[in-house]
Amino acid sequence: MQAYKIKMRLHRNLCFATIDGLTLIFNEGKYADKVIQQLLKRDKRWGARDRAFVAETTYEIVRWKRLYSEIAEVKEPYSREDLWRVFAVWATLRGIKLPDWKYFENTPSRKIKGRFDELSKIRKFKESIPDWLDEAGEKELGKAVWTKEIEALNQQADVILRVNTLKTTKEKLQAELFDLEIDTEFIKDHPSALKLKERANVFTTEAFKNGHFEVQDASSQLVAEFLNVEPGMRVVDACAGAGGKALHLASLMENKGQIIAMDIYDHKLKELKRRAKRDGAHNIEPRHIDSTKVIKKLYDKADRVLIDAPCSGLGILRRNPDAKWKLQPEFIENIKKTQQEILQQYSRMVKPGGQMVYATCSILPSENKNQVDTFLASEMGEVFTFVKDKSILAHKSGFDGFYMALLEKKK
Ligand SMILES: C[S@@+](CC[C@H](N)C(=O)[O-])C[C@H]1O[C@@H](n2cnc3c(N)ncnc32)[C@H](O)[C@@H]1O
Repeated sequence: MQAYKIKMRLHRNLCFATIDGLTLIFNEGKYADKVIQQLLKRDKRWGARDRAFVAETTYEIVRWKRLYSEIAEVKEPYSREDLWRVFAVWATLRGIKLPDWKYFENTPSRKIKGRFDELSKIRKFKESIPDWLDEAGEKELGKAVWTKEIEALNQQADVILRVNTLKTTKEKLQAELFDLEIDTEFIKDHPSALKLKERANVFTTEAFKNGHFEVQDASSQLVAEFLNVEPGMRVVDACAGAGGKALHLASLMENKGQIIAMDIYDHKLKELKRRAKRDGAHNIEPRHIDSTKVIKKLYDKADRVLIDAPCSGLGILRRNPDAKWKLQPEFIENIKKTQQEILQQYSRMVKPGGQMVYATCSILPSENKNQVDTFLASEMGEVFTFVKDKSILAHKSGFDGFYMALLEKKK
């Protein structure tokens, strides 16, 4: 977190919207992305800059909640007055001139900067994270790596697109977006990725509506590729959710073969169906896991199985900063049990000679390599061999933190 100067005038109704949003997120436990979506519908006259101000300021204050609250000397549950004080800290550290509104009367600008310098010497304040997370991160990754990693996870993420090769090419999409004044660049070793040089709302473009791309982080784009799929194969995406990876698999398989996309939540699969239609992905078959029968029916039947496991999501904090406050250590302990159960059960769908990828968007070894090691040492894991894995850290890659391991079932 850097204090830097920018020229910006604060507009009253935009600041009000931000404070309203923060009240819902901090005091009522609402999800930041949902709250922001609602806020942006508030005033039809708002232009792109106004909307960007509300969205980005809300996310920034959510990201730096602990640091700003310490500086402002306020505690939860926040009163409206407290939130204005937090807002004043945000504005002061950004070098924004505070208007003479009553909410900003007696804002101690010098003291704010002094407190910022002082608190920045202590990692859990500087990086604005709960004590337990700071301890867990250091314990798992070691002091030097965790210090760099949490700093990287607090940066705003770039917008990355995955070109849908079922409908277009990377070069054509780049040209299509360039015509709309959206400038992009290729990313080395990420064959389907385009990175936006400046943030823009890509969801309103015809290219998006026509399914020419999906928004998907560069690290996430490596997962489907790790599975070595080929057109014509039978592939199970066992934790498909709304289908980010399943849609990528369909592209890599050129719409040939079968992708069985499963999840325990049917509403996510419905969203997947909608996206598949837009993307022209015809070989995805959603299957709701409503009993263990759904899995058992596929024992020894799949050429490839993807387990994109539920996880802490610590690798994607950049785009989901309120997870810092919503996540609890007990949740991580429970999700680790689920991860191992899923590995034990779903690996049975791989046919002899077939392959499986276990992936998470976590940076914690206990959710990643340790899970794979535990699996390989178990009775079920005996029939698998470890082929390779990849741990992606945000401070090294510049993209989300991810893990993926490729295992092969013996013939
Ligand atoms: C990391 S997310 C998947 C993201 C998705 N693959 C994508 O690329 O967009 C993990 C998914 O696992 C699902 N899940 C949780 N427990 C599960 C279980 N026991 N079996 C199958 N899916 C499960 C969650 O609903 C969630 O959608």
